[in-house]
Amino acid sequence: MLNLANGRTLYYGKGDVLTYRTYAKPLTVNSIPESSFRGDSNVIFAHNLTFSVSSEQLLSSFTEGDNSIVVATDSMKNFILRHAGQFNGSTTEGFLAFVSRRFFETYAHITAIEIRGDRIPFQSLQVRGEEGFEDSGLVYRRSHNDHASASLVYKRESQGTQLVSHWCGLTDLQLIKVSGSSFFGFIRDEYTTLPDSYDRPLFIFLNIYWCYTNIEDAAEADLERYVPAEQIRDIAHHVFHEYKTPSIQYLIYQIALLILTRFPQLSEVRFESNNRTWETVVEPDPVTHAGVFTEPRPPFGFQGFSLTREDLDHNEETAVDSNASAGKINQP
Ligand SMILES: O=c1[nH]c(=O)c2[nH]c(=O)[nH]c2[nH]1
Repeated sequence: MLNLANGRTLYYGKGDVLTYRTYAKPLTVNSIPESSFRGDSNVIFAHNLTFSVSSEQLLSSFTEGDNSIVVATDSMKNFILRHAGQFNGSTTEGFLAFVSRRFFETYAHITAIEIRGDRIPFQSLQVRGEEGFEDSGLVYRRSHNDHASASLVYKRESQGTQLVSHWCGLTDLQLIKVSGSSFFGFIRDEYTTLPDSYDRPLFIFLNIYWCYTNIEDAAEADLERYVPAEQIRDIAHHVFHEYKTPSIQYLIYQIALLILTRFPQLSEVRFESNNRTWETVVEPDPVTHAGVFTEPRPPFGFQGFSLTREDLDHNEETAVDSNASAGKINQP
């Protein structure tokens, strides 16, 4: 949300600007041990953008109906779409930065911009080729799974425009671990009806957000230091796989530790999680493990947690590797 210098909220803009750019520059990233993700062809570089602007000078458009310096939100939409064609980079963050920079250059009275982009994922499909199956390169499948996102806030200052805040994210990740999660030992009193569970089918919804220490790394793609959402996703499922977790709280802490360990360029990681543990209908058979489950009923529990690099530095002894050798409460 954009504010003026006196703290007054004043902004306007356009949401749901669907931008389907084809054949953007391919992305190549460094590898990490938990992920096979090495980049993206960016044949489809698609985003849903929300763009808003602010300026002291726009006050009269609210108080007097003076539209003389109002850029119509319809024009903002056109601006974003046209500039998508000129973008030479390969990341969501870079695209948001490019559009913002061009908008400031074009409209001198705009003093602040907030821009958010949600990547719309399209998955490559395989077709029969001369030497077996190969990526079609032409036909893609729209995915409604988790997706990358980013948000940048710029302010025009005397020395030029500055990126003043940012976050990058992976939203709507939904993971199920069919066995190897427990929840017991919590307060048991006259309000408690939940039985102890020593092996529950843990289904979680997760949003993960991260920030870079050097704010410029978030926007101006130095790809050596770029953190792709796909690698964050892969770290999350690796930790989930490896650890026998006593709670979602503990699980997201372990994911946070590994993310900050793998990516020293990040200053903070933040989680929002939601508990969707499947309801057991037929207990798993001790021999075949076959069980039957259904959707849980509302209301649903949730957790929020952030970990900064400072927290990590103050807490070296809990770092992931030492934790692993300490026997991961989890190891199956
Ligand atoms: O991982 C969990 N954490 C909780 O705090 C909680 N509370 C609850 O009822 N189930 C769970 N699961």
